[in-house]
Amino acid sequence: MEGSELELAVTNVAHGGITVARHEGRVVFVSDAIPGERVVARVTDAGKAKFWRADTVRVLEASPHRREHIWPEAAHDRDPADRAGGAEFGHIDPAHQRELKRQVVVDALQRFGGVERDVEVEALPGAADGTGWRTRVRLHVDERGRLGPYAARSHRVIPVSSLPLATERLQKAAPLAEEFGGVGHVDVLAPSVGDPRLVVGEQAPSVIRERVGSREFQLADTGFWQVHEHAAETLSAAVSGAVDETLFDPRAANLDLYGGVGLFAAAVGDRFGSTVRITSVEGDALATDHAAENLAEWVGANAVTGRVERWLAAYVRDASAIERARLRAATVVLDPPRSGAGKQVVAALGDAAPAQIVYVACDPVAFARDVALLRDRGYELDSLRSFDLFPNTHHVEALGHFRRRD
Ligand SMILES: C[S@@+](CC[C@H](N)C(=O)[O-])C[C@H]1O[C@@H](n2cnc3c(N)ncnc32)[C@H](O)[C@@H]1O
Repeated sequence: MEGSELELAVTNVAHGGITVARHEGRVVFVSDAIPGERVVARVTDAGKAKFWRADTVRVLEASPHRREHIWPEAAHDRDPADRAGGAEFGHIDPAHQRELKRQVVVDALQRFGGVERDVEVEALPGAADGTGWRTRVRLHVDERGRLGPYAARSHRVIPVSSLPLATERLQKAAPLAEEFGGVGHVDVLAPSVGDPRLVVGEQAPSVIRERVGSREFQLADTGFWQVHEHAAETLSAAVSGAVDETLFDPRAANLDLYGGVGLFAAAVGDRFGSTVRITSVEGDALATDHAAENLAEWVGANAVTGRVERWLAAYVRDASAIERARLRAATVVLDPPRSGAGKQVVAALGDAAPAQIVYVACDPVAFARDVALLRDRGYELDSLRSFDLFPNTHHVEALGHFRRRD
């Protein structure tokens, strides 16, 4: 069947930026379509019994939410193998993108988290068409040295002449017409402080600065930072706003897990003042060094390097009675990578039993699984927000506040 074209009625959206149709009873995951459309799609993977994959090649009945793709180099009039990846919702009007993301979050929470909860996916400041927000882009190098993103679900480099999701400063700095032999990738960065820069291949890290409100953070140009130009300020405000002050104890063993360079520890410190005690735990030692500098003004703040799953289990296991009481009174912020916190970390959190948890999640399914694990360990999801941190892509951020059932 691979390579054959099917006429399909697309019914709904699935996690991962794809839509769902059926062909002779079998589920087909279709890219570049919108629920409600009839499309002709080319089968790319018929190897699995339960579902196939297909790419839209013609739209027979278009959704009223379809618009011209914001990135011509990713549009469905190109051969699927030649479409730039990374803007898989670029053919959908922005309000409807957020509606589809809402459905994905609500559905994941219901199916994997066991909770019925509606949520609004909040837009960030910026252009109405969802372009011009990326402050970081990784471009891969093809066999001729040309730069471009990968095609969707592939490691095939698609040389491009434009990067519409990037900020204007980044677009100007991106050396799309140059050739880069001998390296695998080039990162283009446009930090909020200082000039844009390139990080070529495995180049040694240098220090850059990012401003969030009136605060500046130092970090490595090779390290993690929130990608949308308004993400750091939006999430900082959301995290600090989510903390329930009636449950907050500045002297407790407060934690910022997967803390990066201390963004959320600083947000909590900014809200609750100079006496706040908080520990940022991060796997990348260089990021921890920067976190220690960024958090220097809080005498009770510190930054440690460790894998959260191991560090937290050991911390809880070895805690004295006084430390256990401080953990029980604590507020824990966590912002894990896409795979979520998972069983081990949630088990250690359950043993620590902090008063409240603020969970920042970039994958709704991993988040929903952790919601179920946290519920088993005595935590209820009592508020939920969601943010469109990655317009024109399928990615969506969720932020949940949990309190301990006593
Ligand atoms: C989504 S980022 C969040 C960083 C920070 N909260 C921020 O907003 O800037 C996740 C961070 O977790 C770190 N990380 C990933 N897996 C980890 C693990 N198992 N233990 C500790 N840190 C980890 C990464 O290095 C990265 O800095």
